[in-house]
Amino acid sequence: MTHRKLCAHGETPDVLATGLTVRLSDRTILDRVDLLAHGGRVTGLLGPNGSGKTTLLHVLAGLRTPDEGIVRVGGRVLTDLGHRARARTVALVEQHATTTSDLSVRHVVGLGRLPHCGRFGGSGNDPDGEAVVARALELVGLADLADRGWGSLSGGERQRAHLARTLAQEPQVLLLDEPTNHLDLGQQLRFLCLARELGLTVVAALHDLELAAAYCDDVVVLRHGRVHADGPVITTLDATLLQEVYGVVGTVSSHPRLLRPHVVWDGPSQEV
Ligand SMILES: Nc1ncnc2c1ncn2[C@@H]1O[C@H](COP(=O)(O)OP(=O)(O)OP(=O)(O)O)[C@@H](O)[C@H]1O
Repeated sequence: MTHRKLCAHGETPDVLATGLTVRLSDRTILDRVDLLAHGGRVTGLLGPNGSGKTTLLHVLAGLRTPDEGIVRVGGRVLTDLGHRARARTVALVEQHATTTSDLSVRHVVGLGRLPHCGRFGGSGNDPDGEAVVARALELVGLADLADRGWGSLSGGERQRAHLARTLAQEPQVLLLDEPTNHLDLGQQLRFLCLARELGLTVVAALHDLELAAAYCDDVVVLRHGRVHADGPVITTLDATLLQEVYGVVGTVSSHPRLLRPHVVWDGPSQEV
């Protein structure tokens, strides 16, 4: 079974958000945000702490209704989709995903199949379910731990299991909120390689600019809830952006072997 068979339904739709505004407790958290995530590409969502990345991902996932604006996936308005259709279209791996249970890892990953099961949760309509779950566990390197209790997993193993559950959901659009938290360097690189290879439309909030430079095709940079910059990572990530958005002095050159942007920081600047 290929990655695409596992995760996509043959389409890699664009995600187009226009004029998204979210207000919370009299504060404007997102301010007329426009975002285009091209089908089949990885779009990095960058920006400092509190700039609105998680809020934006929640709107793109349909978990939060914006005060203004609209999200379209492959031309369809996200909020017009029913819960199950939406879950087969868009899936989010949360930043602090928690699962408190004594279920086995395989069972937790199997929860990703719910949108494909019968109306009342029966697996009768999901003959591929078992194989898809097994393949998802294999893709994230957790096949050996499938029968372990969830509570026995390390933080990094749980993060990968959450990805497996999301892959088992077979969405067309994968939203990742700081997906490399808890992962060691090797697992970070494998995780982002896998996200690219899936061929899905991926939007990933990332703090690590080196990882963003290496694995994203495009970036959208938020600052104070507004889009500060967007475009291909190769032309968007530069020293001016480091200064303006992060208050960091640094240089962005071309990586000698990867031919991708290479970020080297000197330290915080005097002005933020
Ligand atoms: N319920 C709420 N009421 C008021 N403000 C909120 C609420 N939830 C979030 N915020 C604020 O919205 C802003 C954006 O939060 P969000 O989590 O989207 O940012 P972020 O870019 O993901 O941050 P980080 O990089 O630290 O994870 C923050 O200033 C946060 O304090």
